[in-house]
Amino acid sequence: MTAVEEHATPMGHGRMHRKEDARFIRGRGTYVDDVVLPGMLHGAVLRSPHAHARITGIDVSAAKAHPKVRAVITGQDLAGLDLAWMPTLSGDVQAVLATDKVRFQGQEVAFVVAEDRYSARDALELIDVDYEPLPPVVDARRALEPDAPVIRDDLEGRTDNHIFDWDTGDKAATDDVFARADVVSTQDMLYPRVHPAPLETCGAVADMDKVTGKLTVWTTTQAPHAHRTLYALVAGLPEHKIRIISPDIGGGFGNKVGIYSGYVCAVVGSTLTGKPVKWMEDRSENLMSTSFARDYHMRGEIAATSGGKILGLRVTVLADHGAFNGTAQPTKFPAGFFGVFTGSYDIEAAYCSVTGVYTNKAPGGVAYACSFRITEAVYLVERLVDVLAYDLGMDPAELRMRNLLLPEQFPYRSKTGWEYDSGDYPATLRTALEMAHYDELRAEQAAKRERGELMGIGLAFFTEAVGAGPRKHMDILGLGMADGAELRVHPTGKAVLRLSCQSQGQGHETTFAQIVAEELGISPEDIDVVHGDTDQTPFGLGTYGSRSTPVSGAAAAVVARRVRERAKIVASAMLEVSPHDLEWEKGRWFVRGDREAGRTIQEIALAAHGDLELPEGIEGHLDATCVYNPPNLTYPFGAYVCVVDVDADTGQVKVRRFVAVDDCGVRINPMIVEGQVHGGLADGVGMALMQVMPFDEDGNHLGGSFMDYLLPTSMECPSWELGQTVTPSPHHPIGAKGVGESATVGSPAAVVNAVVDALRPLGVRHADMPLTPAAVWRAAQGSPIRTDLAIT
Ligand code: PCD
Ligand SMILES: [Cu+]
Repeated sequence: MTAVEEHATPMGHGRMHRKEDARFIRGRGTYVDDVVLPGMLHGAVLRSPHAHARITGIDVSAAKAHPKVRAVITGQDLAGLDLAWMPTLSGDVQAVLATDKVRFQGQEVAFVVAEDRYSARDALELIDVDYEPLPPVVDARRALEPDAPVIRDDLEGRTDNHIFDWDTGDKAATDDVFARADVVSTQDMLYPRVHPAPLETCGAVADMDKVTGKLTVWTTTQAPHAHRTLYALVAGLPEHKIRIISPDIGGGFGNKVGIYSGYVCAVVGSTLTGKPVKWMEDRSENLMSTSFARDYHMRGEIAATSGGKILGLRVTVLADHGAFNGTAQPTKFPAGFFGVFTGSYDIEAAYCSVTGVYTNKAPGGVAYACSFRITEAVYLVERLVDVLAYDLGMDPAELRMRNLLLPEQFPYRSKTGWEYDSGDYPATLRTALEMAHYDELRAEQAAKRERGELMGIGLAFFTEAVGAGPRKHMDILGLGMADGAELRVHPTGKAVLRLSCQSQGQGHETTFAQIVAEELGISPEDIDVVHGDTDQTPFGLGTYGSRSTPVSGAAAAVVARRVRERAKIVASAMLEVSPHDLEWEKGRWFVRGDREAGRTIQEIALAAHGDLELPEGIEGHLDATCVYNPPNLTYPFGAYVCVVDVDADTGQVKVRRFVAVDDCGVRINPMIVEGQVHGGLADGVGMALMQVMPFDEDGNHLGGSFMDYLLPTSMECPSWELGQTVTPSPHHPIGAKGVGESATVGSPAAVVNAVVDALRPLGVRHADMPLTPAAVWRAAQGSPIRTDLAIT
């Protein structure tokens, strides 16, 4: 491709530089912390030093006496306003500011509003809280022991730490398959507690205008409309008296789906003081208290014939949800979409049960680059397949190839009830193996093993289910998961597309303009995408679970097609022919059989706003709206191959190569898709090799900075080798599937499988993440490998 082509603007789908980058690379983005309002005050949160303690008294008098302090808010103050507790995304309640007890280290206890950020922080030190420490529950496995302290004694009648039991699949059929299997491989594994860790932390600027009675909140949210409705419910205000603005967002990764105490406190602070209040958390606050992801203790069993045909899967999970069940997921799915744990394989039966428990840790359970627990599901099955390969003495690529679903099985109904829309899995795996030169890699590995060198090759094949709704099955707190879109074409033929979703770096301003461009033949440069402001956009559930392309993207295509149909009628009036005689080519309607007689979309737009006499029943203007309720999820998939070298003396793992073949159906902007995959692969290396949110026995959080909680950099990442196959989604208007989370979902298993494969000569069959040098070194010394940081 020449430089000119690379930079040309496609009239629709294709590689195109991101429209938003013009401001980002000049440092001209506007993030929440860039919002400065006249008279704005600053809030700071006092946090609990204890993981579990009763509050016996709070004295705020010294803080209130600080000359720059305007207000100090405690849980008791909020209780007076009936705001001490707020609903969580999983139908639990969560303390906004603690009243009775603190239930995790870092929990919000008081909120100070002062004239500047420094004074607010200084005044926190002046607050005197009397705590009566209680024994904490740190390990999920201890949470259900009869003598475990009851964390949620605020809930009436609660006598233990049990949250829910959920199961899926056919237990009897699965037991039957296991009874007649030649081989059963069992493995316990932990998906450690990790954190989305976006570079921008969470925050809000709340402005309650006493005159108009309107509340405006600039806030880090991935779901502006859902937040507005929640505030409306909690505060008893009508939605139109609340405006949520989500400006530029510095990464979300699920961390910005929920509502945090600091946001609510900023709103209360503004209401009390009559001034705008900004609250912006720092890095430690973000890592300690604002969400987490995973924390699944899993036992997997896989049944197979001795010839390597997988028959069934049986799984039990203990899910650590922290002190409040704030997990973000559709209401009917307490374990998210973990039900897709049967993965990409043609099996006879499957069953899983999940038990959720409270512990004295931060709440959250966000879908960090994961469509609601799919990352855990994919990791589980891909590790199990490798364990089975180990036990059978079979090549993991061959074992996968023998069991993958075949193209003719689609649409495929899984044994746990999911309908996979489309795929050609063997072709994708074959592409990845060819790109990796798999056979040569195995030969190289054999030679290295002769010399005592540790080289590993790891595979993962994943299927995701992304793009929630349909609203019949999926809602969040009763709000159906459908998305609105509005498209207006101006008289000059330029257009504005209004969306309910909100990008956090994914490039929606570019790709959504491209979707409309493809349908209407208006240049993406001439289409402005408006999102992230509830006053300016239609209702919809927001951006997470890779749902923007599957849902809002479909809505954008549908509104554009509606506009195209209106344009057809206008064109028929202009050309004085019947609409039935018109044919569309990108950008214009013309008379069938007479290419010259036609009108461009721009000419039509002008006419639609002009004095042209329009046919009966057609109003002027060129615009349309739609609400898109997806008929099904989309099922992107991919095959990954990772090559590592392990230094037996230091335990250091070097990811030498990574081949990723992704199939997300039709790619709107291949350059953006590749960027999404790059980011997710780095995430995977991070989780596999270095990340865990550790706690000590007292519930002290040990990962409160980027010195402790490590982010992968380019130094730890190889030059990614990307490939693709394209299997369009049959039910999506443009055949696209989501891709934003694919690589984060698929890559940890590939990396771990590679490291375990490298350690195979030492008899290692499984190892839990993160595979830090210390953990790997111990394994290389012959001690059983265990996660050195997570409590196990
Ligand atoms: N086929 C296709 C697909 C897709 N695409 C593109 O790509 C992107 C993405 O998409 P999606 O898949 O649809 O997704 P969304 O929804 O948009 O987004 C979301 C995601 O996204 C991802 N990625 C990213 N990136 C960035 N930069 N940042 C961020 O933050 C982030 N995050 C992450 C996450 S995590 Mo969750 O929230 O956890 O649930 S979910 C998520 C966009 O732009 C679109 O358009 C294309 O082109 N094509
Ligand atoms: Cu958006």
